[in-house]
Amino acid sequence: MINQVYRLVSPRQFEVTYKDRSLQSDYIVVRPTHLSICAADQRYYTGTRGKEAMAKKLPMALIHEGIGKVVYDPKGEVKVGTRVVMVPNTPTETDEIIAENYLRTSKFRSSGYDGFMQDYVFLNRDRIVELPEELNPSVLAFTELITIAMHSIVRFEDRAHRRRRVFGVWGDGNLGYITTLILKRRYKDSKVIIFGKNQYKLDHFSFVDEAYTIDEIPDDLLIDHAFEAVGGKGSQYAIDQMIDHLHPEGSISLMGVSEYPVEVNTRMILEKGITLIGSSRSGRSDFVNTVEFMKEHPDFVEYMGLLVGEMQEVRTIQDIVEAFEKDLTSSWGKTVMEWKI
Ligand SMILES: NC(=O)C1=CN([C@@H]2O[C@H](COP(=O)(O)OP(=O)(O)OC[C@H]3O[C@@H](n4cnc5c(N)ncnc54)[C@H](OP(=O)(O)O)[C@@H]3O)[C@@H](O)[C@H]2O)C=CC1
Ligand SMILES: O=C(CO)[C@H](O)[C@H](O)COP(=O)(O)O
Ligand SMILES: [Zn+2]
Repeated sequence: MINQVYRLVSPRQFEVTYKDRSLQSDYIVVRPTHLSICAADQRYYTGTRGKEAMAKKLPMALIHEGIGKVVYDPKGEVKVGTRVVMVPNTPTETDEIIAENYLRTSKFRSSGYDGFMQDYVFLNRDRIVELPEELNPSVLAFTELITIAMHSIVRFEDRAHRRRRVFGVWGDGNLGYITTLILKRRYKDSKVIIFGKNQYKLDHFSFVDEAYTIDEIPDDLLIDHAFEAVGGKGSQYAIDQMIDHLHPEGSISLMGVSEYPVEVNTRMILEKGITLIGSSRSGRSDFVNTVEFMKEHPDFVEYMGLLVGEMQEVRTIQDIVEAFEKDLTSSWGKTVMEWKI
């Protein structure tokens, strides 16, 4: 069959390519229904990802957050029409210590390999996770972003000390919202504090114990562990504040991506004995955990509904451009594309 793949060829420019795909293979075929735009896709779309990476990775289909319906399973094990979330990381080996998303041989969609902006996505059997029918598809579209927070929290649980009385999350955007809500649900007796730049964004965090704009943090406020969900140059300022407000031997979980290296006050990290935990992307087990978590906490999915910012029906390449442009000017939440192309 001929599959149409919608690739970014240069900043703000998409082109369709036609790929001949055989159904005589082991791949499960998924028709995407709802796709969501990540900050990483925007760095490629706008060309801010850096000249070298742009030259190396384009042309490439963007998008690594998405759900769809199974249209073909060569083994007939998954029913046609089953709603699934697609796992963008594709490992080519296994390792008993290193997780699939940290193996240098793994391929990650929309970062050097074609993402989900295609008519049909061909996936290995273990790269789909079945979703409950009753949950809001616009929220499910960004399940992958929820797995990022979930993965980071799982790593934190393995690596940080066990006193978990007060958590601080920096970043009043999508990832900050998701991380604070998961922490609130997982640690019912702990205090969760959000630190952000904008009061109007902080107003969305109705479920937290405390919220501060970053220029109004009380000097004597102390936390046990911090999560960074800022990225860019802002993460430098956030990490500085985390170091100031952490109790000794606390941890900092880093999630925000910065295009350029940021300065870190290593002297105070040493003096306070702080553990830095970096975390990037996610793997199948994070998707399974996240789907289970959403089934167990229907109110979590309801709160996630507040993160659905723009919705864009996509039938043409121009609609894709509109979705990305809308996303750039949107001040809150995720942009979801209803994939009808
Ligand atoms: N590790 C991983 O695998 C992944 C990482 N990411 C990365 O996480 C980061 C956040 O993503 P996302 O939530 O979608 O982006 P958002 O832009 O929605 O969130 C970032 C938020 O942080 C706010 N901010 C800026 N500076 C500070 C500061 N010093 N302290 C507190 N808040 C601050 C921003 O405000 P304002 O807009 O006003 O500047 C914005 O509201 C990005 O870098 C993204 O690439 C995303 C997915 C996966
Ligand atoms: O968003 C992400 C995962 O959800 C990662 O930040 C993204 O994969 C980073 O990739 P790149 O190196 O291409 O910017
Ligand atoms: Zn992403």
